[in-house]
Amino acid sequence: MKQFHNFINGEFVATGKTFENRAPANNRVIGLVHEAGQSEVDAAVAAAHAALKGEWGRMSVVRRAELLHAVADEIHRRFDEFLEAELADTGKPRSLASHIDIPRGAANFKIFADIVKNVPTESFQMATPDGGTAISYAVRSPLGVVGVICPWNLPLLLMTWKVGPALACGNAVIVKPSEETPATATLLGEVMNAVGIPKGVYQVLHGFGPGSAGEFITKHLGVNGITFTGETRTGEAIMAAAAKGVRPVSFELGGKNAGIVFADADFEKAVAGITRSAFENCGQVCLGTERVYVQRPIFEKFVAALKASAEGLKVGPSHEPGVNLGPLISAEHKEKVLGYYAKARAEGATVVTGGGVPEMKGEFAEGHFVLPTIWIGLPESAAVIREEIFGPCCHIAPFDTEEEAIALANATDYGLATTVWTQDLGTAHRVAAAIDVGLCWINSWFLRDLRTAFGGSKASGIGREGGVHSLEFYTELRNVMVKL
Ligand SMILES: NC(=O)c1ccc[n+]([C@@H]2O[C@H](COP(=O)([O-])OP(=O)(O)OC[C@H]3O[C@@H](n4cnc5c(N)ncnc54)[C@H](O)[C@@H]3O)[C@@H](O)[C@H]2O)c1
Ligand SMILES: N/C(=C\C=C\C=O)C(=O)O
Repeated sequence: MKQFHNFINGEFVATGKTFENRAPANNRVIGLVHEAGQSEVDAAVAAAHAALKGEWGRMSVVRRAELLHAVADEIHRRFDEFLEAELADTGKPRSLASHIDIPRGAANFKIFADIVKNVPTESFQMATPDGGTAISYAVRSPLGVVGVICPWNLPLLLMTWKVGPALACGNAVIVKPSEETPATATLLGEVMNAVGIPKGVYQVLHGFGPGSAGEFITKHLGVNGITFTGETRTGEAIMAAAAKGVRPVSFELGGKNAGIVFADADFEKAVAGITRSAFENCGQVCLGTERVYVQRPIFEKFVAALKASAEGLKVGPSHEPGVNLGPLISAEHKEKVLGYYAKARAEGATVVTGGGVPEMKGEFAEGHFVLPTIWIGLPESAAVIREEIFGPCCHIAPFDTEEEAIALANATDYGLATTVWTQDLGTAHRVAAAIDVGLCWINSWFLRDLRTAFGGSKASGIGREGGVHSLEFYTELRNVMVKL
């Protein structure tokens, strides 16, 4: 049975208090995870501060960048190990993990190693009241010890999306992976040792949220800032914890994202794009589309086309060739998603396709597979239109005017992402300007330039990470003024 240990001060640490790691495709126990308690958190925080006072704190930005490039190269050298670890934890299609999760898991180190070396800080010259001159210059210094609390949907990608810039800026990080997906964060500890990242700079503590490692990290006053990706309500709890000591937070939270398809859209591309945004990663992408609004002249045609596209997805375990819809992460999440499938029926939805579970054979009958599902006919007040489901499902409703589409898309507490399909430049830019989200894709979805700002507004998050925006969170900026 594989054991997932904590990674503290360069050592793998067992605690003896373990919890099960199960494979989503067949619900079988595939590992035991060692839960970190308060003493492990205290040890990790002390080791992190020691690292900041030691070699890591004295290291030049150029040398730090070299080491982060080496981390990325070592992930690529051990690509298959990271791939198999991620597939075991998540059950996602092999094609998805090999093209998105692992490559982005490595790229997140390279992009910030390069940004931190090349982005200048500001300087100003001013005339002083006595007729002289003064010059100001800004200096960035690390925030310190950063708590990185991670979700289970894109485990390596979303963890290194935070760890990359944090380390590039000279911080030390304490990572708390999701209890569902311990593997790649643990494996990265081996990479850090192999590359020569000083001990205490990158540490991993396993466990849960309340009453476990997650809470202990966020409440520890030796943690100088917290970056979190997860549910909005968890963000509320972490924000309350961070209030003590007035520690900064960076939040990437939930979403209830709209897809808007205008009658003049490239029809085939829009169908393919919404198929991806609704069903990729079994709908377990925060940027995914669970509300689709289609201009009335093409509504019927679009519903039929998306139905055919959804029914063309191959449901199955990672290793099966051609699979593009894996299982949900856990039995608990499967129950949540099927609960929404039932709610939609109860609220009078027309089930265009799906609405239940596929017939799986052998061991996979115990897996957390559900059918890709499309509804129409519900009022905007319906639960499946208001609440984040985080599964392979969406509701499609017609609209007539651009103003109506914008109003429908904005009528949510969330503000993360929108995907808009139109061939009219004016429509595209007007809608993008009017949508209250952090991320608006036009004729595309989940297309990522890592130099751009990433994050959500309203209940979808606090702050932006990506490019220079990450430096704003992971450093303290000091202004020095010199009287000449
Ligand atoms: N905005 C984004 O970029 C983004 C990306 C991925 C996922 N998400 C969101 O994440 C959610 C799915 O992920 P999830 O189920 O892992 O989220 P979650 O909030 O249940 O858990 C996320 C992490 O927080 C930890 N945690 C839970 N309670 C805590 C507490 N009180 N204190 C400290 N840590 C705590 C968990 O152990 C886990 O590691 C969805 O809502 C999705 O929208 C958002
Ligand atoms: N943060 C990112 C993706 C988030 C995906 C949410 O499930 C990224 O691409 O950097």
